[in-house]
Amino acid sequence: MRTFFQKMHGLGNDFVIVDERATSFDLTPRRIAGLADRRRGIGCDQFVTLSAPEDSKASVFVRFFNPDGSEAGACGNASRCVASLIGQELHTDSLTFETQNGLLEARILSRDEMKGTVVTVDMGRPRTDWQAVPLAKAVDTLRLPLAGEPAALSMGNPHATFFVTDLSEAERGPALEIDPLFPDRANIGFARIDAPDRMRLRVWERGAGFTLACGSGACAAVVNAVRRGLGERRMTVEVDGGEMVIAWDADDHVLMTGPAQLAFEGTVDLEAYPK
Ligand SMILES: N[C@H](CCC[C@H](N)C(=O)O)C(=O)O
Repeated sequence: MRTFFQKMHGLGNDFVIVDERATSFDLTPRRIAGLADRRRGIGCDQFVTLSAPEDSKASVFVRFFNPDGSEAGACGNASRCVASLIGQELHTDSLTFETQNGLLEARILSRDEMKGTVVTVDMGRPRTDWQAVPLAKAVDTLRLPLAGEPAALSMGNPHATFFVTDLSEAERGPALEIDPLFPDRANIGFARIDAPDRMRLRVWERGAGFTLACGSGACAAVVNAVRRGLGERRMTVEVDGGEMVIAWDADDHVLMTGPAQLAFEGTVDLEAYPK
């Protein structure tokens, strides 16, 4: 039996989205890893499932899985893609969806055939107490030349941001992802501050590796930049795949604005992927 999927991306951070609201599929971590494989499967940075919400305020419950089969509590770029899909389905520009990290509000700002949809997602409040991580220790271990004190927080998923002048330091990402400092591993952002309202960011994602963009990573990097006195509360974040705007508002919510695009649709025989 073939299952319909939609292939979308946010600034090149790409997703396979499967709708389980009518039929739930037996998506084990191994099967998800097979489907996310860029050679043997469809290929994606994160595999996304839609299911019926538990909270009546939400239109849909969304889950995000890395290509290694692990689940992520947040995924900013995929959240914009889901908002675009569900907004189109419900003929609305404002919607709420449920994630493992709680309810997220989204607003569709514009729809364009070529450029795709521009969406603002309220990614909620950063948990800066997530990990009183002695990051300086990691820094010493790795002798990372820094342009500012690093910082860690959770956007519903763990992020550590290292402020550097040379983005080639991102090659330290794999070692830092699994550093014992992070009991659940972590997404590792390397940020170069180019102006008080602008940064260049590369993220080594937990369970996925380097991606062309990381929405929750951009949110974490801006909040961490503000915490370290390196940036303003509203910054343009340039990533390999393009730009998004992050604003940490007065209510302590982090608003992320950027594009969401549909690449293609297709069908797949899920049973062909071992459980
Ligand atoms: N690409 C996603 C982040 C995925 C996070 C995942 N790698 C984790 O294990 O937390 C984003 O746009 O926010």
